[in-house]
Amino acid sequence: MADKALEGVRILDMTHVQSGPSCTQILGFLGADVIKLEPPGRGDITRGQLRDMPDVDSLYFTMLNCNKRSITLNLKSEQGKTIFTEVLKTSDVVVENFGPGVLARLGFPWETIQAINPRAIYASIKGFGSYGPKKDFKAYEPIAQAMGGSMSTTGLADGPPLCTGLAGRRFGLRHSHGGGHSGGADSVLNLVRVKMRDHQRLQRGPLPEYPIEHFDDAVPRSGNASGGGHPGTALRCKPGGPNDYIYVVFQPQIWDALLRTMGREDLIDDERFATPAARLQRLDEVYALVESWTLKYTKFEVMEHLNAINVPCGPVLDSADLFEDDHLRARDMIVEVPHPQRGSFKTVGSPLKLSDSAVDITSSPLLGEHTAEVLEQVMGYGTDEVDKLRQDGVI
Ligand SMILES: CC(C)(COP(=O)(O)OP(=O)(O)OC[C@H]1O[C@@H](n2cnc3c(N)ncnc32)[C@H](O)[C@@H]1OP(=O)(O)O)[C@@H](O)C(=O)NCCC(=O)NCCSC(=O)C(=O)O
Repeated sequence: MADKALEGVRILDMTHVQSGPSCTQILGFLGADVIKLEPPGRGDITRGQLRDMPDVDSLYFTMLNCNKRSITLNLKSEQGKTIFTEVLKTSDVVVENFGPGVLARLGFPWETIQAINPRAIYASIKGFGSYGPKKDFKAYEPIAQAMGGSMSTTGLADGPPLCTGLAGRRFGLRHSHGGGHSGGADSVLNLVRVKMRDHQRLQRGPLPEYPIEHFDDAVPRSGNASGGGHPGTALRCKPGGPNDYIYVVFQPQIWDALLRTMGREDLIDDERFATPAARLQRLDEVYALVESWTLKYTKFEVMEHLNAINVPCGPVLDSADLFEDDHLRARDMIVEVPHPQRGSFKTVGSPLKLSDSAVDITSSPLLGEHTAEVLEQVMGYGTDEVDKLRQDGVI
C-alpha cells in the first residue's frame, strides 16, 4: 500500500500567484509528484514579490509552493512546446490558472491537451470560468470578492465595503475537487450563500439579527453579527487591545449557565432576557451585559470560563497568537520548514488530515531546481541535450 494518498500521481502544475499554487500544494501534501512548470528567468512572479530578503525567494512564494519540483520551460519556443507535450503525456493531472486565452495562444487549448493525453484530468482556474459573458476577464482575489458578493456584505453598516483576509485560498480551494473549468467569483458566491438566503428573507421583512434598523433593497454589511440561526458577536476583553475580543454565539441553552458564571443569577427570571425571542429584541443590551463581564478577563480567560459551561466561543487570534497557538502547533498547522536560501521559514500546514497519509512538508523548490532531474529521469534526455536546451534558452 502506498504511504501517501496520492503517491504515484503526477501533477503538471502550471499555476502561479496564489489560487492555483495553493491547490497544487495540497496535492503535494497528499503525496503527489507535483512538477511546477515556470518560465525561465523570472519563474512564478511571486518569487520576487514582497521580498523580505534580497535575492531570495519571497515568503509569498515559499509558503504556497512546498512539496513541489520546479522545472523551467519556455512555452513560446518550438522545443519548449515539444518538451511540454512529452511532460503532458506522463502526467495524470494538469492544473493551470493562466489568464483567459493564454493556453490557446500558446497552441494548447483544452481540446489539444485532451488529444495529447486523453486520461489526464484538467483543472482550470479563471476569474469567471470558461463560459459566460465575463469569461475573458482577468482576476485577482479582491476582484472575485467584489463580484462574488463578499465585499458588499463585509464591514460595518456605515462604512465602505471590505475585503476579507482570506486571500487565494478562498479563490482556489473550491476548484481543487476534480476536473473542470470554474471561476473564482463562483467560489466566492458559493461561500456567501447565507447572504443570498438573507436577501430573499429581506423581501418578507427586516432581519432582526442584523445590527441595523433600516434596510434597503440589498443585504447590508453585517458587522460581526452571526450568519447562523443563533445571535452572536465579538465582545471586548481585557486589556482592551485591537484584538482583545472574543466571539460568542448565544445558543438558547447556555443563557442560565452564563448568567450564573457571570454572577448574575438575579437575571435568570428577568422577562426582558428570559427567552431567545425576548433577547433577540434587545441584543444590544444582552451584548453590553455580557461584555461588562468579559472586560474583566483576557480573551483566553473568557474562553476557559465559557468552555467550562459549553458556550461556543472563540478568542480573536492575531497573527502573533496564531504562530504561538498550542492547538495549531499540536496539529502541525504551524510548521517550520528548512530552506536552502532562507535557513528555514514558518508556514501553514495541511488543512486536510487523512488518517493513513502523513504529511511531511518539504521546502519550496528553487527556480528550475529539478529541470535536469525531470528531463533526464522522467523523460530520458541525456546530460548533453539538457545543457544544449539551457544554452538555447528553452529551459
Ligand atoms: C492572475 C492573472 C491576472 C495574471 O496575469 P498575467 O501576469 O498577465 O499572467 P498570464 O497568466 O495572463 O500570462 C502572461 C504571459 O506569460 C506567458 N507565460 C506564462 N508561462 C510561460 C512559460 N512557461 N513560457 C512562456 N511564456 C509563459 C503567457 O503565455 C502570457 O503571455 P501572452 O499570451 O503573450 O499574454 C491571470 O493569470 C489570471 O487572470 N489568471 C486566472 C485567475 C487567477 O487565478 N487569478 C489569481 C487569483 S488569486 C491570487 O492569486 C491573487 O489575488 O493574488
